[in-house]
Amino acid sequence: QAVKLPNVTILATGGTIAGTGATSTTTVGYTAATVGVQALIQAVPEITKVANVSGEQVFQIASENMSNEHWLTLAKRVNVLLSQPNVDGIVITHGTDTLEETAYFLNLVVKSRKPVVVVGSMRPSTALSADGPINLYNAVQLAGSQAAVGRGVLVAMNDQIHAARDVTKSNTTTADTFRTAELGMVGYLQGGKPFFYRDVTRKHTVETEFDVSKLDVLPQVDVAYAYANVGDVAVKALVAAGAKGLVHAGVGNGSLPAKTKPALVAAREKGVVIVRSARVGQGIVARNGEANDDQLDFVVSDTLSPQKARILLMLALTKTSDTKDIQRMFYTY
Ligand SMILES: NC(=O)C[C@H](N)C(=O)O
Repeated sequence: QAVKLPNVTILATGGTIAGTGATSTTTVGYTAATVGVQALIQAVPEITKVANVSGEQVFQIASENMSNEHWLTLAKRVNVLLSQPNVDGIVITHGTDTLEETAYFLNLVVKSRKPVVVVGSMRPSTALSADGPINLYNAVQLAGSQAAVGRGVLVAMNDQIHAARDVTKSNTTTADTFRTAELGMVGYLQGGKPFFYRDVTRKHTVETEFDVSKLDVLPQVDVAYAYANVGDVAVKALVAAGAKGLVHAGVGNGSLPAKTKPALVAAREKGVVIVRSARVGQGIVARNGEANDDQLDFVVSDTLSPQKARILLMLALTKTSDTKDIQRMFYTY
């Protein structure tokens, strides 16, 4: 008796996985986002043996150009597709530079338990040992698997499975760049099969309070980065440019340099929501640790990186501007 294959839709957005270089040894200085979704699928005929695959070209961009508007378009398409009984899972091909951000955004706004897998590559399709084909094969297997149901948005790269909330790109160019350093990846892909070992305990997808179905824009939220000798120029400029929320990528445990703090306090007094995060990359930013958040009416990012804190703050601001409620969200998602 023939086995029924899962139906997996591949949504292509560009990136290096769709990139081409001049020669087989061109691994930098290639052009991202040139190969179309049908060509991506045809390059991996093996996937048609493990899933009924269909492809849609949603965008064709390098992921450094990903925008809030792209995210809203993509999320709406994912939700429409997943509401159809004939779609079992979705793979999104994506550039790696902002892949973790798109994955976390979708993790908060996809309203389905069906698998959503984000995948990219570090070498263009024309390179020796291009990693795109095996990554795509693994991603399709994962998106079609029962084991991936209900786990939130997953990232499949380099034979590893990572949860969207905690994964980050950690190396500029190597194939093993995606890491969930201290908290740990959730599983492996081996022989085309997923093996899971852990779950993220933070809420995602169907358990979140966010709904983007009627949104065309997201509130403006920006990141101000801290370093020795930093002043208040960036914070003031971002507020003047209309930011409704600001993520401060502080040093250490989210510390606020004395020359920056007054501008953040003034921004909060004007109604801008301030989230204290850390540029460190690991660990919890302690509430009332390096700053008196209760008194300043600031929010802390918990363990979210500044770029992911920006995403949660944007979505939070679509629901409320109450900082207590926003702090609750940062401890929930
Ligand atoms: N490896 C990559 O995909 C990098 C590329 N700049 C992108 O993010 O689209």
